[in-house]
Amino acid sequence: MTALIELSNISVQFDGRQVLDNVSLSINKGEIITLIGPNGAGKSTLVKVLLGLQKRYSGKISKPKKLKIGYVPQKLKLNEALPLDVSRFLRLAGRFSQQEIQDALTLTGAQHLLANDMHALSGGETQRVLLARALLQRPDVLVLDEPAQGVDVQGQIDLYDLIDTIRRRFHCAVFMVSHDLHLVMAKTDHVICLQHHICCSGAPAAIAQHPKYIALFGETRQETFAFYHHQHDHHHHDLAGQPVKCAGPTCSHQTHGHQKHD
Ligand SMILES: Nc1ncnc2c1ncn2[C@@H]1O[C@H](COP(=O)(O)OP(=O)(O)OP(=O)(O)O)[C@@H](O)[C@H]1O
Repeated sequence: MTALIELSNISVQFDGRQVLDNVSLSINKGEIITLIGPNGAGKSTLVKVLLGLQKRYSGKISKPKKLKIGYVPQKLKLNEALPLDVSRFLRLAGRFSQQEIQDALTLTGAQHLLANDMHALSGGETQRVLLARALLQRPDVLVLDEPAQGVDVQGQIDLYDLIDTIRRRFHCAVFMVSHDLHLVMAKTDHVICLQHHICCSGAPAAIAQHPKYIALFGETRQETFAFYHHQHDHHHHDLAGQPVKCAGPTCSHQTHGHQKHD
């Protein structure tokens, strides 16, 4: 695999407190990496280091100068007093044509939101608009900080499906932060478990059984995985998250490698 970004021995201290301790990882082309860890583990700080927003750190970051990183933040801070529709919000991100904006929204299943008020979007709708904004930049690496926060279970499954589809379509790498492994598991190639330092990392099925993961999060309940598989036994989703009928060889492609996790 081709490494797009390599972090070597990244350490960050705040007020003498070690928030990141010698963290090393690489992000490879076409790979989905999920960073999990409890509250305060340093996940957002690591994302900020990756994005160049956290300047004070020790260690080394290697990446090509022209590497494009698309970022979907954990929270969107908007001025409530200013009216802002989705179309205008996306145009603020750069010089994009209306067609490009419509295409990006269509990709993320949010085309019907074009004229909607940004302040009135649901959690899931906001995430789709933010994903569209990130995709407008044609990123090599898509970084998502807790994309499923405030989204219901079916919405989360659909969102992770969408992220997987985007990865396949754009051949970009995805680096996302999650609080837990349950629903994200089937859509992840590699899991990194962070508690200031990397406790363990590897394939999701192996991490779910790793003693250090279990010490932090407890046993992953089998019924959670059963729920996920049950949902996907019946139908697949299009980019808008709508169930679609599926048959033939393309259908098996859309199972996204579930067999790896059984
Ligand atoms: N700029 C800052 N100055 C001082 N302390 C900070 C700063 N940013 C983060 N911290 C502290 O560093 C620790 C890690 O924060 P961080 O936001 O990276 O954790 P996290 O794993 O993303 O947590 P959560 O899951 O709650 O979002 C926390 O104790 C936080 O209070």
